[in-house]
Amino acid sequence: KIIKCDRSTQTRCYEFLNMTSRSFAAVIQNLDVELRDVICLFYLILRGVDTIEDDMTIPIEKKDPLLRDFYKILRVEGWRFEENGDQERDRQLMLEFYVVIDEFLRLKEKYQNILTNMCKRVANGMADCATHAAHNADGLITLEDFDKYCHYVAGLPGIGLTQLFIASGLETELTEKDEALANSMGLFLQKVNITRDYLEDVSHGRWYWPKAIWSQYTSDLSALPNPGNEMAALNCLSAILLNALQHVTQNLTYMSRLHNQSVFEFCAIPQVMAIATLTLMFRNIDVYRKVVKIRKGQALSVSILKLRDNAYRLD
Ligand SMILES: O=C(O)CO[C@@H](C(=O)O)[C@@H](OCCCCCc1ccc2ccccc2c1)C(=O)NCCCCCc1ccc2ccccc2c1
Ligand SMILES: [Mg+2]
Ligand SMILES: [Mg+2]
Repeated sequence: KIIKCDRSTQTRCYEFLNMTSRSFAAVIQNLDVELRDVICLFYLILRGVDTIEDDMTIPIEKKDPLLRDFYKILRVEGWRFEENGDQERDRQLMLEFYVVIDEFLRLKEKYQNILTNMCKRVANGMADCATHAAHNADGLITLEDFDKYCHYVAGLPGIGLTQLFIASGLETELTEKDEALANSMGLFLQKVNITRDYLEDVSHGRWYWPKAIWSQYTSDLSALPNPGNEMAALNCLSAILLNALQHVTQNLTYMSRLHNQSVFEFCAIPQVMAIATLTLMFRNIDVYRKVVKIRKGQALSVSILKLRDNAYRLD
């Protein structure tokens, strides 16, 4: 059996990780060797699925089956996707997706099974919501719709990550019972993202803010940035941030169960960045004018990790 010793496809995967993720690249590369490759690939696979979900130039008749069958593509060597219309940043990843597939097929079987199962559940959930949104111009209506959508795109990745932490043997206090807490970890990050990306999403016809919240302040979600609506806009912003904030206590409980230093940092740093983003957005009208961002995610993660290393040196 010829063991392929050129690890160029692995190197290419980490180039894609750094190309497509500001906030996760540093904390994924900081993980213990047992988890680093599988979580890098988990990220790239779901980034691929999300690129299809986010692309508003793909008609729903094509998008729905493409999402639902995506998990099968993980075993189609050589597969690539060329039709990305409005997703510039992830375009190269899709053109060379066969690199992700090559590396996925080299993973231990227990990791392949977790990634395949999670990819299927996330993509099916996205397809369900995309089809519902295609027939409902107002997007998500109830608070339950909001939590269900965030469960599919971020809660399930959190549940999958928890399964990987357990399967790796690095986290023994976590159990499948902690699904609600793992779900909450993802919901918080996703809700802060959805709040921050208001203008970019609304300008692309993606309506993620739940009507149950915004309809108390305006009859049209896209009218909030209009002059004269400042008070309504700020009060609506406070209401949606309060909805996100409800997850923080559960997230502290989840993180209190972690014992591996690199897993803790992988979980805690995105949470800290999300709390900083939430604070920056609180009653900040700029949310309706641009995408408000804390210092570049990557730089922040790296500086926190450097702080840790220096702290060790001081001990
Ligand atoms: O297009 C964009 O740039 C943003 O897309 C957002 C969207 O389209 O809604 C949206 O796309 C979601 C679907 C695809 C990506 C899911 C993902 C994210 C981070 C990962 C980290 C490691 C491993 C796997 C990962 C998978 C997005 O990226 N939202 C950011 C929040 C996602 C949080 C998932 C997550 C990450 C780390 C966690 C750690 C611990 C517990 C739960 C966790 C849960
Ligand atoms: Mg998306
Ligand atoms: Mg996206």
